[in-house]
Amino acid sequence: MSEIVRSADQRSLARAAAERIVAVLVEAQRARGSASLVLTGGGTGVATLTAVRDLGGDVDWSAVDVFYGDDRFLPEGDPERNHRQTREALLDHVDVDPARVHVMAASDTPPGDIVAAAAAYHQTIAAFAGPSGEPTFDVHLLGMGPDSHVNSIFAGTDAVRETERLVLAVTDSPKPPPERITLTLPAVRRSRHVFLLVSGEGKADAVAACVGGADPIEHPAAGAVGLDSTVWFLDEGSASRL
Ligand SMILES: O=C(O)[C@H](O)[C@@H](O)[C@H](O)[C@H](O)COP(=O)(O)O
Repeated sequence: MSEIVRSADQRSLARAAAERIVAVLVEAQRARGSASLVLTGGGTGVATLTAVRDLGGDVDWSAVDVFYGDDRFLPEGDPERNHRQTREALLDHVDVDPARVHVMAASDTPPGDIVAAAAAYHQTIAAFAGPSGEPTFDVHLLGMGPDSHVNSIFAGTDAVRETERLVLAVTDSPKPPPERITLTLPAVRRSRHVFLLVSGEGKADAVAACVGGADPIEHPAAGAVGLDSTVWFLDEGSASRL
């Protein structure tokens, strides 16, 4: 069952989500000594990370494993890279252990080939998850497009139909750039908590469809479900069709 948290605007949405993210990370570290966080791209995700930076004083950032839900297969440092945007919003401002920030390969870093880069990231997750596999992540953040895409999982594609593999190379993204590496829905569903961060009137129809139980093949965000919780952080615009 999804939980919906409505805020007035993107700024207050980001703060509400940041408070919950910090609470999950602090609780995970109290219970298990470490925490794991999957980052997302997009303006709402970045605004949320900026709020986490301001609120996250109780998190031991050196004991957080950071992963990416997707990244664009572009040269390292490209402003369109989620890694670049999330460093500027959060990672460069807290004492994360660089060895525990698990970056998806850029197009100009080893291995240089997108399929090999996706396979390498799968190995990274498999090594982190251990033999049992679930749960793997404490909290997975997800921005969502007006087409209900999350990560780089788009409606009607091979990526949204994937039921086994955790990481895929996407070479046909309908949203530029065409080449991306993405976690799949089976990977998302290995998270204790899935937090969808969705703002703006343009997302309202997609939100209503996904919250209303749409088929994930046509609305991928509908398949983004956490093991313990799934929370939609919305503003008045994105919640306006509920
Ligand atoms: O890879 C991408 O194309 C973007 O990351 C995209 O998936 C973004 O996360 C959503 O469109 C939400 O973006 P906003 O939060 O800016 O609406």
